[in-house]
Amino acid sequence: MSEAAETGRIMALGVMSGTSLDGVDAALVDTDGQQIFGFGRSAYLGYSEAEQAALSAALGLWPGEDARITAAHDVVLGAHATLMGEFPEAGVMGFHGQTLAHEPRGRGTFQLGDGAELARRLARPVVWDFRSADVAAGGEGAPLAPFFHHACARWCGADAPVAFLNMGGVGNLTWVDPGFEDPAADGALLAFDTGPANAPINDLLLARRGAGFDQDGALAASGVADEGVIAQIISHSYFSRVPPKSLDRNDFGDLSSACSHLSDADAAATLTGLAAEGVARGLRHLPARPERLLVTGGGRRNAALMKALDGRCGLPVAAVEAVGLDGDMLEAQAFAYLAVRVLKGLPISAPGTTGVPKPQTGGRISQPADLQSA
Ligand SMILES: Nc1ncnc2c1ncn2[C@@H]1O[C@H](COP(=O)(O)OP(=O)(O)OP(=O)(O)O)[C@@H](O)[C@H]1O
Ligand SMILES: CC(=O)N[C@H]1[C@@H]2OC[C@@H](O2)[C@@H](O)[C@@H]1O[C@H](C)C(=O)O
Repeated sequence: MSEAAETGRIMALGVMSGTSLDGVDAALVDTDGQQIFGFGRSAYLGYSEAEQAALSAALGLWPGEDARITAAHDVVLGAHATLMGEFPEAGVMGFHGQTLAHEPRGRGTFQLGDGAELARRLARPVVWDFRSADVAAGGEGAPLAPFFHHACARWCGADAPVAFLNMGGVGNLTWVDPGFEDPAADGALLAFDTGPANAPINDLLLARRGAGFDQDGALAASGVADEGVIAQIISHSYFSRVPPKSLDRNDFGDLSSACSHLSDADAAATLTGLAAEGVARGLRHLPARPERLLVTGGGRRNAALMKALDGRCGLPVAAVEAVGLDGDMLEAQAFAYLAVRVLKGLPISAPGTTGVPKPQTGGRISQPADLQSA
């Protein structure tokens, strides 16, 4: 028997299509669902403009509501099948899908993408539908990366609490006490969505400049944030609400319209400042002030956003590369790690991460034969 089989180690693939709608990330992690033994290769497949438009048109829709869902599903399945097909060495594939709607206290949470179909096409076990069980049990269904952040903190040898900040379309913050061996233990983690991050900046750039995003934060850096606009948006009760808590991409509506009186540069600076101010407010909810913020996600490449975080949070801010992690792939890696936890029946969320009443298992496992034998 191989060492991997004896120890329960699996080379798992995680695949994530985030709220920015820019493309799909895929990354391999060598793990037993508890410890990280190493990281494997990764890949990215960007959506074309037409594909992004199809996904965007389906945002906010629920299953079965509209033909736009079918069009978006074709995009999601096509891109994922192509990218996942590049990883034949994966023992299991964790497939997040594309979140179209998220309303944990209402209609639930909807990640588009049929994992059973992908298992059949790729001839690999696919773990998917990670969020539904948590929501059904009374949790927020998000964020789910925190259990992986806990493993990352231990992997990089942290001996004091650390905070991971993901600046994707939406922001999310995880406070980790690496002294706990079990991420599901009371006090090991506190996590929540901080507020809008890149999504409104992207929406603004698209509307005003026809560009996908504010490259390196250059436009924001040339403007001045309107503190009145930021104060007005940040007065929303979401920011003072005690976590856990989560957001849908467009929960704050069209934020670029709040900046309609501002120049392109000042509007970009304002939405960038807002993303950072949401994080600053979020820090007030943490059990203790972390030593520094380790930033992951595309937003860490936005120099204006990093500067705004530095200025508004009063903490040293560094990209996760500072501790040897890959900030482009952390979320994809998270779903590789979580897929192995699902296979092993281990919890993937806890009261401190989603507000679920007790540590919660989740995810659906589809074997390649499931559809063939049906
Ligand atoms: N060089 C850069 N300069 C400025 N912004 C950037 C840069 N690179 C990426 N970004 C921003 O990061 C976004 C992508 O981030 P990421 O891939 O982390 O988001 P996501 O995973 O889709 O979102 P979420 O984490 O909310 O699901 C882009 O849409 C863009 O706004
Ligand atoms: C419902 C949903 O898809 N939420 C995403 C989104 O993007 C960032 C933030 O909002 C986070 O809560 C979550 O993604 C990451 C991967 C998570 O679950 O940890």
